[in-house]
Amino acid sequence: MSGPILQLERLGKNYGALRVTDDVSLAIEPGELHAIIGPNGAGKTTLVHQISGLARTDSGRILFEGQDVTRTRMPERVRLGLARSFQITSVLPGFTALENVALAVQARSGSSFRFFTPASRDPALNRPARELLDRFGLGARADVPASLLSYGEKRQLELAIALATDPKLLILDEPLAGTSHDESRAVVEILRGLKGRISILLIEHDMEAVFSLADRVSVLVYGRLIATGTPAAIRSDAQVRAAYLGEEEVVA
Ligand SMILES: Nc1ncnc2c1ncn2[C@@H]1O[C@H](COP(=O)(O)OP(=O)(O)OP(=O)(O)O)[C@@H](O)[C@H]1O
Repeated sequence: MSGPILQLERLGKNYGALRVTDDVSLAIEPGELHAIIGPNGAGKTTLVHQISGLARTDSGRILFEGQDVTRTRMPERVRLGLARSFQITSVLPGFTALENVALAVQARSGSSFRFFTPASRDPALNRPARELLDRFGLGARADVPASLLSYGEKRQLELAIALATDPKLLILDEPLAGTSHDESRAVVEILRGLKGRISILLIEHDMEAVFSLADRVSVLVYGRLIATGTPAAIRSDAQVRAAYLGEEEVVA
């Protein structure tokens, strides 16, 4: 298809009297890695809640591959190819790493009635699940219960779970938060490997990662987008620098 994979048109959301996202318009191109940065409380998480369908949108429209999904329920958005990594909450602690990914592959294949057949023993689910774990450097940890994985390994597992749904657009909300230096480098390399193959919307506070990975960066401040551009353009944008003063180091 031609045209943006995701288009936000004047999106808005209020929590009571607070306007949390305000008139946000943005187009994400197929294969693009687009980062959204902004100070704490700027509305980044709320925006991805709106895009993924977790939060209702009060005004504006969300178009996914040209289709209006503003009122579409979250499972249907996932089926269309819009996946979101749900931080650790998507990891089932009582299941092994392999079972977690196999269950996500199973959900994609729509065979949820086979839930009680151990998904990790079904080769049709097991094989792609193992491939994903290998890709994420978790191959040797396949049979470890998710509850025993390190924090960083859980973050990697949650990415593998999101990718198991075979998304066209992957939304990541702070995938590096709480990871060690080595774990964070591993996740950055995984994201680099995905670049161009799927579209990625990345919310991240680690500016070094953002500026090394993103094709374009948007800056959200008090719910409004104040700038969108290449990393170089954003880095030298006076308004962006002013908005971040005392907040974060934009100069990566
Ligand atoms: N469910 C809610 N009810 C009321 N207010 C909320 C709710 N969720 C978020 N907010 C408020 O909306 C504003 C934006 O929050 P949000 O979490 O979207 O920001 P953020 O940019 O993701 O912040 P951070 O970088 O700290 O994660 C904040 O003032 C927050 O207190």
